[in-house]
Amino acid sequence: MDDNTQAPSELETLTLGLLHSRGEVERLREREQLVSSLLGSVNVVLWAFDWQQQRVVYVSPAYEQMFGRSAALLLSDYGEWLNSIYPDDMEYAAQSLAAVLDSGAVEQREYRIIRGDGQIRWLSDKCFVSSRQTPDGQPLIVGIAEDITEKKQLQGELHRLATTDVLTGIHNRRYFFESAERALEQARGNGHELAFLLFDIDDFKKINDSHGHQTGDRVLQRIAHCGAYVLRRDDLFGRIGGEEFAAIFPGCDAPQAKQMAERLQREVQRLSFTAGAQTFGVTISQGLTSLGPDDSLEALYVRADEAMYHAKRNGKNCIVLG
Ligand SMILES: Nc1nc2c(ncn2[C@@H]2O[C@H](COP(=O)(O)OP(=O)(O)OP(=O)(O)O)[C@@H](O)[C@H]2O)c(=O)[nH]1
Repeated sequence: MDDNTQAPSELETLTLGLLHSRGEVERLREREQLVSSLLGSVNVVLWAFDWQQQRVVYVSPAYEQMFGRSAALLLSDYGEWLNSIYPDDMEYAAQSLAAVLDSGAVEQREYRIIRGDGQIRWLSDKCFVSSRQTPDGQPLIVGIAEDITEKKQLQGELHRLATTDVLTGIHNRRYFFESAERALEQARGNGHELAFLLFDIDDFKKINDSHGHQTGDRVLQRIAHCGAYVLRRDDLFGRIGGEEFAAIFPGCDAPQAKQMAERLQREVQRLSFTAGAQTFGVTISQGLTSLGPDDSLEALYVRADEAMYHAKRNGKNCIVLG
C-alpha cells in the first residue's frame, strides 16, 4: 500500500485537531473583536446582571464613554453602578430593576446618572429577564442603556413653549386653566380652601396709544414679574388674555387671598415706567372669589370676572370680592 493512503498516525490526528482548534480560536477572536468594535461604535450600553450575586457580569465597551467610568471597576463592584446614579433617582432605579424580576417584562426606565467627570446625563435603560440563566441557574437581567439627555432637553423645551406665554414667561392661558382644573380637584378632594383672582391693567389701550406698543409690552412684562414676585410657590399664575391675568391660591381663605391681592396692588402701584421724556405708572383692577361647595372652574371664573367688572365700574385700581 502507498504511504500517502495510509491512515493518519495519532500524532498527525492530534496535530490536525490542534491546527483546527487554533483556527477556530482565531475565528472566535476575530468575531469577538468585530462584535466588540460594533458595540463600541453604537451609542448604547448593553449589560447583564446576576441578580443572585448582585454582580454586573457583562457591560459593553460603550459604557466607559457614556458613563465616563471604568468598566473594570463596575465588573468588580456593583456599588460603582449605584454610585453613578443621581441620588434623587436612586430609589426608582433600584425598585424598577427589582420589579423586572417580578414582572419578567421589559421595564422601560428613565433616570439620571452622574458621569465620572461630574456631568449629569439622562438614560433610558430598558431591561428584562434573559431566557438564559447564570451557570448556576440563577436569573440573569439584561439591559440596553441609551443616553437620552438631548431628547429630554428637547422635550423640556417643547413643554416650556407649549405652556408659557412668550412675552411674559409666565403660564399661558391654556396651561393656566389646565393646572387650575387640577388645583380645584385637589382642593375638593382634600376639603381645602382655594381662591381665584382675575386682574386687568387699567386703561392699557391709552398706554399703548400714548407710548407705543413696545412700551405696552414692557408694562405687561413688569406686571407679570410683580405677580410672580408676590405669589407663593404653590400658587398658579398666568396671562389669560391681552392685558388680563389670573391667579389661583390653593389653601387660601378669603381674608388671606385679599391680603395677597392687596400686596399685588401695592407692588403694581410702585412700578414706574419711562417712555421718552415721560414717566408714568400703572394700576390694575382685581376681582377675587373663593371656592364654594359644588363650584366648577367656570363658575369661579364667571364670579371673579363679574367682580373685576365691578372694580372697573367703581373707578378702577381696586379689589372687589365676588
Ligand atoms: N402692547 C400690547 N398690547 C396689547 C397686547 N394684547 C392686547 N393689547 C392691547 O390691550 C388693549 C386693551 O384695551 P381695552 O380692552 O380697551 O382695555 P383698557 O384700555 O385697559 O381699558 P379698561 O379695561 O377699561 O381699563 C388693546 O389696545 C390691545 O391692543 C399685547 O400683547 N401687547
